[in-house]
Amino acid sequence: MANAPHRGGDKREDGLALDGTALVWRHLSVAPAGVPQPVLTDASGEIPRGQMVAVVGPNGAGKTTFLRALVGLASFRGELWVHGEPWHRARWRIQMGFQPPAATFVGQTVEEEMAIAVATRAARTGEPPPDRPKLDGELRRWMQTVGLHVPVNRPVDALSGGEMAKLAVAGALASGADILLLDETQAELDPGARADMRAVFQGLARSGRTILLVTHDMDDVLAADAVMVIREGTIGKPMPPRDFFYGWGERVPCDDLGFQAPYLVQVARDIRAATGADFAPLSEREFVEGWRDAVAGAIRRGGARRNSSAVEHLV
Ligand SMILES: Nc1ncnc2c1ncn2[C@@H]1O[C@H](COP(=O)(O)OP(=O)(O)OP(=O)(O)O)[C@@H](O)[C@H]1O
Repeated sequence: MANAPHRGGDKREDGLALDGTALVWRHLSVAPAGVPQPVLTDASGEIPRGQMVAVVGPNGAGKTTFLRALVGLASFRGELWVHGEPWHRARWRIQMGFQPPAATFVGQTVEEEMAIAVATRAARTGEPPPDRPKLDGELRRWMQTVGLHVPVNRPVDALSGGEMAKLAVAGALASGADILLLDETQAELDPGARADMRAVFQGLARSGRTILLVTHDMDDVLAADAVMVIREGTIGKPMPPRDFFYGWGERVPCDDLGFQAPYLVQVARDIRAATGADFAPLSEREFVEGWRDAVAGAIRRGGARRNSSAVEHLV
């Protein structure tokens, strides 16, 4: 990595602004461990703090390799900054979740697992290890943050898949990480547990953490603040999910990649085509409000008469 002198908050001579960013990379080339040929070449981009970013792309595009580079498990060339600091100084702020989470647990029980995470943080920061009441309080706080409601003495291998996923995130937070990388860690969960985890990630993003979620699940993309497409050796600029699902002109990134849009988006596209309205909802609430406006607008413009069968069908 290039060794440019820098302190967080500065703006460099080349105009690179690091304020408010969780990750910045410039001219990054990444190769999996032991592989001479890079999978990603000369990539530049950034991710602001406090966002949940869905990372999507075809199989073998380099999503995992990119995430592994961020935690030092794949070699890279180029510049990488973490919260405005050179990567080698601030890499501890990044933690990657693996699948299955159970494979990475060290403790026997929930309590042990969390205590180890807290001890790891204390060792790194030099803070004194918390006494028993403090540890209990912290443990409860992290479990509350991720919505993990189980007795603390439960063995980790007795947890459900959803509970394990939550414990892995709670442990990462307790260890001091505030940039979480999740590589299809939700793939094995049932729809309810996935929805739960999505809500956890959204909550963490709102509280200033940054989440990179590699996923093939379009409902994750719908819930994200931004979508980053990795394909053909390149990392795309993060885009709003609205652009990903509704596109610009003829091109719709979701369709280009061969993903099936969520049902809500499919129906909204039909309404858009039938009414000509600028109708691009990402949630049920936006759908209901936008649908009302779209149909009312179409009726006002007489579009409903021209497209009467389509609108009647939608109504
Ligand atoms: N250890 C390795 N040795 C050789 N090639 C590797 C290694 N790890 C990854 N690759 C190759 O690098 C490319 C990118 O792999 P990567 O796992 O990053 O893709 P991905 O986008 O995460 O794919 P998927 O969606 O299938 O998980 C693939 O062609 C893969 O075969």
